[in-house]
Order: sequence, then structure tokens, then C-alpha cells
Amino acid sequence: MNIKELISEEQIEERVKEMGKEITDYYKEKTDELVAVCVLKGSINFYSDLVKRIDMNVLYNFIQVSSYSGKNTTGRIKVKSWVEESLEGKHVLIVEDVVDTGNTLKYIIKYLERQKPASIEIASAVVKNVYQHGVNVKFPGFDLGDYFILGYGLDYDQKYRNLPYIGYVE
Ligand SMILES: O=P(O)(O)OC[C@H]1O[C@H](OP(=O)(O)OP(=O)(O)O)[C@H](O)[C@@H]1O
Ligand SMILES: Nc1nc2[nH]cnc2c(=O)[nH]1
Repeated sequence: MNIKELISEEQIEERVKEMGKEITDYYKEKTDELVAVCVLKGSINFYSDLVKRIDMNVLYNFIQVSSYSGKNTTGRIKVKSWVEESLEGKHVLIVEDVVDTGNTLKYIIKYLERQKPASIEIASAVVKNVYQHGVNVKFPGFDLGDYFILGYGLDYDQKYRNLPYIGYVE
């Protein structure tokens, strides 16, 4: 497979730093504590980098869902594990690696809303088809066109997640 680099490690690092500041500025008037929900598996690298750049107390939480097989969405969200602690009254930031059709996020938001958090916002390393999915990503990292991307946590059939940059298959 021929993989082309699209966003370098340095560009990611720079943008994640900025996003951490944007998130800190947004929340600092509202709360001194944030629950960051990592959407496994793809968000693991972004999550780990981003939380270090948020200058307030960040509580960790994890949810695992998946719907992609190869390059295509199956349209069915499989839930593999749920968040553990109660989110009632908490400010929640969902941390995603990529928002594409928005199906995964719509599902997760519905699930988290049942727990009555004070607020739910989204940070995503990459946003694709930004006007199509109807999900408001308050903190987008990179806005890309219709590439199928991999690396920096993102997979192609579970492989290539550990590439330090974001690439696409030529
Ligand atoms: O906006 P959507 O079209 O729903 O696509 C986005 C979702 O697809 C990927 O997850 P995937 O199902 O591949 O699971 P993974 O994170 O374990 O790789 C990605 O991590 C997002 O969660
Ligand atoms: N790996 C990967 N997963 C996705 N899920 C939705 N879009 C993408 C993508 O471009 N790459």
C-alpha cells in the first residue's frame, strides 16, 4: 500500500497545542474541572496529547464504539464498552480522532445525554464533510476533504494506527 503524508507530526503537535489553549479559554469561566471522554480506539493518540495541553483538572473517561470495516462504514455502531463514572452535572468534552458521517458521534451524544451532564462539546483531530453530518464540532483540528486517512491512531483494518503522522492511501 502506498501511504502519502498529509499532516506532519510537527503540524499535529502545533495544532494540538493551540486546541488545548482554545479549550482551556472556553471552559475556564465555566468550571475548574472537565471530563474528557476518549472514543476508542482511534482517539487514543490525540486524546493523550490533547489532555496534556488543557490547563485545568481533566478527569479521564473512555468509551469504545466501532462501525468501520476497511474504508467503509457499516452503518451499525457496535458498542464495546461504556463510560464508567456518572457524568451528571459535569462538563463533558468528547474527544474524537475523525468525524466523517457523524453517525458515531450522534450515537454517543444520545447515550451521554441520558446521564444529564451540564454540557457536552466535541473536539476532533480531523473533521471531514463538515457541512454534511449535522454535528457541531466546537473544537475542530484539521478540516479535510474526502480522504480516507490513517495514522495518529486511525487505522486501515486495524493497522497503521502507530504512524506518527496523518496520511492517506494513494
Ligand atoms: O463520523 P463517522 O462516519 O461515524 O466516523 C467516525 C468514526 O469512525 C472511526 O471509528 P471506527 O468505527 O473505525 O473505530 P476505531 O476508532 O476503533 O477505529 C473514528 O474513530 C470515529 O469514531
Ligand atoms: N481510519 C479512518 N477511519 C475513519 N472513520 C471515518 N472516516 C475515517 C477515515 O478517514 N479513516
